[in-house]
Amino acid sequence: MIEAYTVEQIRAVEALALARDGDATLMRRASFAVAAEVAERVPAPHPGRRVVLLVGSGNNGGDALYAGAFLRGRGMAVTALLLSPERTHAGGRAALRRAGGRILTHDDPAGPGIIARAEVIIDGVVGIGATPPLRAAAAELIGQANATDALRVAVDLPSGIEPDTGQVRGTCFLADVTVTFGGIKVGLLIADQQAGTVVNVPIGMDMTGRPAEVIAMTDGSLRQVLPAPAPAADKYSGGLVGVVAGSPGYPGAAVLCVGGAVRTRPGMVRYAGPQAAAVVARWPEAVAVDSPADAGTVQAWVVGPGMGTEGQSITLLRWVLGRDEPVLVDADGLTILAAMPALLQARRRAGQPTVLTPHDREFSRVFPDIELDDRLAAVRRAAWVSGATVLLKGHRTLIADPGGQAAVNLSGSSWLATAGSGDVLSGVVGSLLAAGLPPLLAASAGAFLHGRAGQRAQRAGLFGAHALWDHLRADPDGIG
Ligand SMILES: NC(=O)C1=CN([C@@H]2O[C@H](COP(=O)(O)OP(=O)(O)OC[C@H]3O[C@@H](n4cnc5c(N)ncnc54)[C@H](O)[C@@H]3O)[C@@H](O)[C@H]2O)[C@@H](O)CC1
Ligand SMILES: Nc1ncnc2c1ncn2[C@@H]1O[C@H](COP(=O)(O)OP(=O)(O)O)[C@@H](O)[C@H]1O
Ligand SMILES: [K+]
Repeated sequence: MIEAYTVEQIRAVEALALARDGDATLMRRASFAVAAEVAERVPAPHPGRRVVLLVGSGNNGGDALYAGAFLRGRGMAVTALLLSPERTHAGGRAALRRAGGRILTHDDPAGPGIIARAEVIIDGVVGIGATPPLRAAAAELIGQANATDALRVAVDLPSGIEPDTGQVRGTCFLADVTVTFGGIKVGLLIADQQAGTVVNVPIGMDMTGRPAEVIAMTDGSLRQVLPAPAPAADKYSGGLVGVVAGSPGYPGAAVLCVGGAVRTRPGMVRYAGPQAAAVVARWPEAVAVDSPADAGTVQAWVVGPGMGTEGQSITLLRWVLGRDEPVLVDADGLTILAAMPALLQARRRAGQPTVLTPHDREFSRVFPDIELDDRLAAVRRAAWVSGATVLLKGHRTLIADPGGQAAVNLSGSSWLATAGSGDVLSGVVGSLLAAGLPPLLAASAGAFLHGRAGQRAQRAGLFGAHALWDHLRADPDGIG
């Protein structure tokens, strides 16, 4: 599991490390790690390689200057552009000067040409002391840096992202790699397009025992959380999931959703709705009936994909939401819920677990008072006010539960932005709920599996949500 922290948490642990090891030692470790990352990525020979440092007024700039001094020691040609010459880290500046680096101010007329010819650009404008958006001079330099083909390396964080939320307001350094210190900041997981590859270097800070602000699944952690079928398993012990989806207008949603569930876990899928014939034609292993009341026992329900939003659909949703088992509500089910919030409140009062899986538009329908500009805060708030676990779909799917735990999904690709892929996801997550995973884990593991399936389908050159079925690999050997 990847764990990410807030600036406040990082600062608390940093204070302990500072008290023990001292400022200079920590900064030496941090800047050495940046230099080592650059040296590893820049093809040999190193002497003469053109490195530019963008240096802000805090310790982040100090890190960049010391890293520049190390690289100068390998013979690289290092130029620092200082944003606030009078407030630049004095030790770092002296170290770079001693090493033979060139030091200019940000408005030096030679600056744009130097940036344009750089082979490596190191962003030391701001780190965890950032209050975005970037000031004009910093934004100007970073805009120039982003327009080059140089290797772009961010120190601690790409300047321009908000460290605790990943929000990007205005210009942001577009890093190929971010070397971060002590622990991964939440914003780095969310603003992945700006952060590039994230390399975490402990530099003597120990986050052990600190509760993560946000977690993220990895292939390894997924292997650990997926319940393996026991040798004595039978079709009932793997978890039975009930699917209420599809309508005469949307038969495909039922087939896609059942497919997601069938391909995620062994056990049994019980479909209940008007598309029983279509479902069984594609998934003969599913048991299909016309009404959920006839479906028999299940351990979790999925309700909503393509079910319609009027008449009989409302009755069906109401019936499912009255059940004690965990219920995942998606798509049309969410649209109905937006008009009938009391249904959700009743489940909350009864202590019945619910998972909601909206995309942005559905989210705004169900939670019209919650702005989506800070997506992490939005999904947390939605979970808090609804009492449900909320999975907010998107490029970076975010998940929060009512207890305050949050997760971000790191798998997937924009290949998944195709009609019906959300229907498959709801089947996947429903299947994991039925297998007994708690809602936050079921949603996180399901989003991760779905994302990996999308990546595999993309590699295979297959388009269409149904292609995900063949790439869903929830068996321990198939993960990764
Ligand atoms: N405390 C320490 O000893 C260590 C600090 N480290 C580095 O120090 C960083 C934190 O240093 P600081 O607390 O000095 O903070 P930063 O250097 O991250 O940022 C603060 C400075 O940036 C300026 N700034 C803030 N918002 C800005 C904006 N929107 N546009 C332009 N300038 C802006 C502020 O005026 C301030 O001078 C970490 O991210 C890390 O890189 C590491 O060297 C490890 C050890
Ligand atoms: N740009 C993207 N990058 C990664 N994943 C994406 C992107 N756009 C959409 N997705 C994923 O694709 C799925 C789309 O779901 P949804 O919008 O509900 O589709 P539908 O309603 O057609 O089934 C979600 O899992 C979402 O996270
Ligand atoms: K930075």
